[in-house]
Amino acid sequence: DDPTNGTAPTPLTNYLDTQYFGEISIGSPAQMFNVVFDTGSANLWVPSQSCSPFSTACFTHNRYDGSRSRTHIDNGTGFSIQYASGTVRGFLSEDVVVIGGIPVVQVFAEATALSAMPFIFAKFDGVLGMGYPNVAIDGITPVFDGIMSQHILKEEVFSVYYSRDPQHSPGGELVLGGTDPDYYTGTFNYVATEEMGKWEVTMKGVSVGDRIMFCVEGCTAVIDTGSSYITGPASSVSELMTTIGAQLDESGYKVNCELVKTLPSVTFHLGGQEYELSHEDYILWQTELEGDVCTVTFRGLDVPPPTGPIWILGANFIARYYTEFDRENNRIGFATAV
Ligand SMILES: COCCCC[C@@](O)(c1ccccc1-c1ccccc1)[C@@H]1CCCN(C(=O)[C@H]2C[C@@H](N)[C@@H](O)C2)C1
Repeated sequence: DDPTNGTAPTPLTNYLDTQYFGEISIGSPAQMFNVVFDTGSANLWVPSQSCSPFSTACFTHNRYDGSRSRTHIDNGTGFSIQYASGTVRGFLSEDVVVIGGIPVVQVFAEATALSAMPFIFAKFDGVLGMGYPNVAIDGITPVFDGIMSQHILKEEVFSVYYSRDPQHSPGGELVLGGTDPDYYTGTFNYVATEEMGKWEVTMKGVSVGDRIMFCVEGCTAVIDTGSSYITGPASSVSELMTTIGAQLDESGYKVNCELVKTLPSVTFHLGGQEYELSHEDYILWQTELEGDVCTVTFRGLDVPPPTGPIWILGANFIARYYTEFDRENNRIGFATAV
């Protein structure tokens, strides 16, 4: 019988509130990798032993060596995935992946070329997509679908807790098969996923203070565990930043740390609920040598139609609202994180 009653927790590391990742193993004997569990994509890739020595980003991370795994199965099909920023190229392999103690025979990509930007800044090795199968490149069955087909989970859901300060331990937790009451209070409010096969919902508006300023006619919100920030259409975010008196510099929007406590809340209307983020939730306060730097964790990002225009609610939103991704009922649940 299953000691974890059909749920499988994986502790996550929180790097500076901007990168959250957890450990999986691939192969026999186990080769360990840190991966981002990303609801915005649906493929698994890790750096390959055969990556080119010129790919710095590959060389500075853990690499999978198929020749050292007795359960490795050759595939060799070419693979390439394009992110909003950064490209990963390689080839497919198959092996036993263990996530939260659950083994699953999985087709994944061995990355032989990783764009230096942004992967040289990655504290993790690879990405494990938690998206729906129809988002998966090459029609590869995603890891979570492989686990669901084993019928060992109490519920066909997974939940994500992201801590809000890097010193907190654990930095977060992914639970396969259920939720972890240690990390939320109150009840869940659910929103149906808008388009079958994507972790996105209809949003009914974005308010600053008590004024609905954006998405007034309704828009799409992607709930994305693989995004550090909240992104919105560039024009909307620019107007929002002007309203709160933030300036854009080369590394994002900044505000004067003295003014942070006077900043208005930003509220996202999802389902029948209003999800408020206060300045504590959306300002990243970093104490540097030359003084404190206060970064607004919003970014402008114009996603072209038909996908866009969209808002992407990332780690800073999830850190405030514990999130359950429900594949059984095609819905997303939010509860107040502790
Ligand atoms: C919460 O932890 C998030 C992990 C960090 C994500 C990220 O901040 C990052 C930082 C440093 C190095 C690499 C990557 C990174 C890059 C690509 C994939 C995964 C991680 C990404 C930076 C670029 C924009 N962005 C996405 O498009 C992301 C959006 C998401 N859906 C992915 O598909 C790509 C987030």
